[in-house]
Amino acid sequence: MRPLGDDTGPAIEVRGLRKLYGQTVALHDIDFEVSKGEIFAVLGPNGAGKTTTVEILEGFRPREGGTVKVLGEDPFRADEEWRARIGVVLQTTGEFEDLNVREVVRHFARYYPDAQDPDELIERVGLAEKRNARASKLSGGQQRRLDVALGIIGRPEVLFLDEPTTGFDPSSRRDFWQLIRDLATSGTTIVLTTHYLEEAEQLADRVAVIVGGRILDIGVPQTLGGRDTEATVVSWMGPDGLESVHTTAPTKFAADLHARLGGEAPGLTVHRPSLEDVYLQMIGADTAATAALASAAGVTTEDS
Ligand SMILES: Nc1ncnc2c1ncn2[C@@H]1O[C@H](COP(=O)(O)OP(=O)(O)OP(=O)(O)O)[C@@H](O)[C@H]1O
Repeated sequence: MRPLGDDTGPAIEVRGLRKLYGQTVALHDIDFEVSKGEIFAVLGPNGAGKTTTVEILEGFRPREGGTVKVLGEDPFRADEEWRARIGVVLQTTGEFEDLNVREVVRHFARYYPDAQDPDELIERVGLAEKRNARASKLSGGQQRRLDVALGIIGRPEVLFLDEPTTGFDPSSRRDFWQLIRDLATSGTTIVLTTHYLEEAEQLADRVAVIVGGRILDIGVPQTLGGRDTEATVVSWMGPDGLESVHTTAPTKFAADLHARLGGEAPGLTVHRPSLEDVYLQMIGADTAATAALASAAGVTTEDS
């Protein structure tokens, strides 16, 4: 039985978290919460502070300021019992000498009081055909699957995944997403860092964007950065080439266009900003490229 303690609030609470590496401020007093059973994605460019944040939550790194609670406890001071409730999949793959997949999974299962059945778990992460292969001989994507198996073997209440699908082929990535969704449905809280915007969009209930150790925005992927209210681009082939208009009322615009042209607009597309569009805008890398593309495509605004 777990002690009750103050473990009734959110799965993760972070207030004023500050991290220094020497003189460098890696995290500037960041705040966020993750609810139980939520899938929370942390996005940001290289060096933004994602891994640092996750490693502090995992209890692997000390901090210089703020309060951090994971399942009601300070991860840096937490005991073995707390650790058994946490699953971790790091960026680097573990080294398992000459053991095969089954031996590795069985070995790790012994550390947990209520471990999953090793053979079922191997099946679940899609490694059944490789159960007798040496762990060191797996492909990159297969090794990540083994890492994920080891991360979830103890039935963690909170699972941390640092760039979990790097090296996965598209079909393995989709299988993995389903595995993560199933875990969340069964009540596991999941925190993942990723560079794949599609992954965040497909999986996350909420996304935090970190840049330079600061959180720029936190929200559901569908509305992040004002995505739902940003203008839509309607494009079609006019007599002189591609025409594009930014509009906040694309349905009305398309209906008016239909009336104006007396029929179908050739090559009509309606483009709403993707998560990637708003993310790139947010981190500032997109500004020059967007201006150049817009000018090349002759984009005007509806009001201009
Ligand atoms: N052990 C360390 N010692 C000194 N500085 C570090 C250390 N680890 C990270 N940093 C610095 O802290 C900042 C945040 O790094 P972090 O690894 O958290 O970024 P990240 O968002 O995970 O990046 P990536 O997407 O490349 O994995 C960077 O400027 C990095 O150089």
